[in-house]
Amino acid sequence: MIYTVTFNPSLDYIVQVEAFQTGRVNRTSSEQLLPGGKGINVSIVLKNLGIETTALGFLAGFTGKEIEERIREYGCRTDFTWLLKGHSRINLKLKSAIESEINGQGPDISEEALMNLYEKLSRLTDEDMLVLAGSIPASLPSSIYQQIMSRLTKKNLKIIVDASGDLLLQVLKYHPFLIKPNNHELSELFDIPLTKEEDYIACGLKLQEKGAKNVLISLAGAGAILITEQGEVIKSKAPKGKVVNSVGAGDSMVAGFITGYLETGNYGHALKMGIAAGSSSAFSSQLATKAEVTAMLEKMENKVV
Ligand SMILES: Nc1ncnc2c1ncn2[C@@H]1O[C@H](COP(=O)(O)OP(=O)(O)O)[C@@H](O)[C@H]1O
Ligand SMILES: O=P(O)(O)OC[C@H]1O[C@](O)(COP(=O)(O)O)[C@@H](O)[C@@H]1O
Repeated sequence: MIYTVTFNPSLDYIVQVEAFQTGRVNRTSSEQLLPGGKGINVSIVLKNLGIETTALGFLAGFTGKEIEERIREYGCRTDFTWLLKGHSRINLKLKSAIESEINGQGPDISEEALMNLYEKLSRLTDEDMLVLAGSIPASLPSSIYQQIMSRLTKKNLKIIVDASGDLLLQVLKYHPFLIKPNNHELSELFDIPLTKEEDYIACGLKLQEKGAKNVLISLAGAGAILITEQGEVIKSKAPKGKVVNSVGAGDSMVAGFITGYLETGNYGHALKMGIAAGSSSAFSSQLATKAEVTAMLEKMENKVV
């Protein structure tokens, strides 16, 4: 079974404003409310691609209820820990000439709730896969993913971490199976502006030296670079298309990569599936469906994109 953990789920409120102006009353031309948070998106896309997961993490309040109901509508299994205070966040995604996001901090997670998650994770076995994805509420230390991984070191399960900053750096010594920084996160990690392919690869290799097995660097419309545990560097361009909503493209890429890897064990195929799922989500108002990913993969293989 694949387990995803989302410490900070959200309701994503995605609004389109034709010509957004700061300091003015702006009106939307469309609005959408979707369940969000990185692990949750990974669970939804995996379900769309035919793979069962259990979504773990923390939910609170009326927004938490709405998030869980909406995830279940996708057919995903959930086993969230409920917080007694506060409410899950609402993240604002503003689409105008450019896309801007305002992501909330999220509710406080009590010690008791954390223990409840640890207890669920202690039941994982070597055959399971764990996805730790997204930010954590401000009240928790950035060592939290590291703490989870240190508790699981004796087990041989594959762990995927999609996080930024210290949260990511601290887990590397526990040898995550896959990390997926995007180009901006990579620049932030090394505190230098990165623009060239060779610089991305050099930084990816440094993360691998620190312990990550596979490093997948996503470059939005420019595709992605995978550095495999065998030291192979595989690049893939992204297909061209009209971006409708790129929120969740990275999470879709992680889900596509897992699917491709589980299907064949081949990293080249996993990367292609990751790109196909990421780009399908970017070109659609919803997260990628199986039909969209299959069609995208076919186009990529026939080089018609
Ligand atoms: N503008 C785009 N055009 C085509 N594909 C895209 C675009 N934006 C994202 N994608 C696809 O989604 C993947 C992940 O996107 P990216 O924006 O890098 O991740 P994140 O959402 O984590 O920042 C890319 O590698 C690509 O396959
Ligand atoms: O936990 P964070 O880093 O605040 O990110 C949460 C946001 O990221 C998303 O999971 C989308 O992530 P990606 O665009 O990176 O795939 C949204 O659904 C959510 O609002």
